[in-house]
Amino acid sequence: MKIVVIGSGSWGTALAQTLADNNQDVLLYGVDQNEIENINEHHRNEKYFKGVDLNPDLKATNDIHCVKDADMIVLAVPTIAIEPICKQIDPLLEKKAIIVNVSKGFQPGTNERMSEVIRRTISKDHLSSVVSLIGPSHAEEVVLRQLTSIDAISLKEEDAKAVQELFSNHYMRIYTGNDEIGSELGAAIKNVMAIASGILAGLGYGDNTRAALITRGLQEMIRYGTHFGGKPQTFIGLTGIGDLIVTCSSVHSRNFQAGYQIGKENTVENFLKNNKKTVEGVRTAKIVHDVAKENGIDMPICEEVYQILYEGKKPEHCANDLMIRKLKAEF
Ligand SMILES: NC(=O)C1=CN([C@@H]2O[C@H](COP(=O)(O)OP(=O)(O)OC[C@H]3O[C@@H](n4cnc5c(N)ncnc54)[C@H](OP(=O)(O)O)[C@@H]3O)[C@@H](O)[C@H]2O)C=CC1
Ligand SMILES: O=C(CO)COP(=O)(O)O
Repeated sequence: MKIVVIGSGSWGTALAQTLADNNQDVLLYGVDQNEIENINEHHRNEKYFKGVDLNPDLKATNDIHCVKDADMIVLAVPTIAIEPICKQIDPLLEKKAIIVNVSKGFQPGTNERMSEVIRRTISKDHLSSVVSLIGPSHAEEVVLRQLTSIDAISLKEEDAKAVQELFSNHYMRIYTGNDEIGSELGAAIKNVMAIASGILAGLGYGDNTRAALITRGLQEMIRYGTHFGGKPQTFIGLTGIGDLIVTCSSVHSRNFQAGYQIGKENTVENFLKNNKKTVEGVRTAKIVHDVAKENGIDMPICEEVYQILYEGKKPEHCANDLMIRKLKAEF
């Protein structure tokens, strides 16, 4: 199988290295010439992984035509770049490929999930199926070959199995599944919860607060996800509680880091002015807020994150407002 990974950022590099570790025929495509040279000549991606030696078999290119005869294309770019990338590669493809989505979020404007964007933009003649490879996985740990388990989710079982076989090894264990809606919604919404978790940590709250946030955040993910057809069971799996735990409690998480800064400064102002990192939860918070309102889904934590990010509400007031809501039964 010829595999191309598009996006030489943190996740694309880590995933491409996993495939290189598995002796697969993999090529990493990126737009930054310095990054490509860094990988090809020094086996490093210093911008994302300072001092980490990559597998020397990993090769990179900035020629997008490399996708033309690929059997599998992994899209490792932020959600905002998925539609333009698909439109760029579709005319270049000469045969059907499995398109692997690893992004977590929604399409701005249409609110589509990433699998839906890919199916809309890649013509039927070029698409075997979409597989979402998602779950609890910080690139910083995968690149160091720390033990990691994630899901290959697809409506086409044989393609999910193909992805499972290609990526699995002694440090990466892939499970398969077919609940595309529940998995993609869980993996997207957990980024909003990670921002909330960071905010609470920045405000000075500790372990009790984080446990409450994760537990009640999961309830919101289940409420939202099942409303749109996701299976309840999916949310106690790797793309639900698994991804929620890893991002809400890790210093690697850019969503958590963003929240931490906002909580520490008790304002969103500096973060919005200066942030250059991929923090998917910011756009997701607005989409989830708007869609939940339209559909009458109760999402109190997401609502407060939206208020902080988009309405300038003070983080300390949000934490307080969540606590003094009308008391009720847990379930
Ligand atoms: N990092 C992680 O641990 C994980 C990330 N994810 C998800 O993966 C997705 C990608 O994130 P991640 O790799 O972390 O982000 P990064 O910011 O680390 O890297 C994104 C990469 O995409 C490139 N890129 C952006 N737009 C384009 C484009 N139009 N064409 C080609 N390349 C482009 C960027 O290039 P440049 O910088 O030159 O603009 C950069 O190299 C996100 O949705 C994230 O939620 C999922 C699981 C784990
Ligand atoms: O999705 C991730 C880990 O599973 C990465 O999280 P961040 O985007 O917050 O860094």
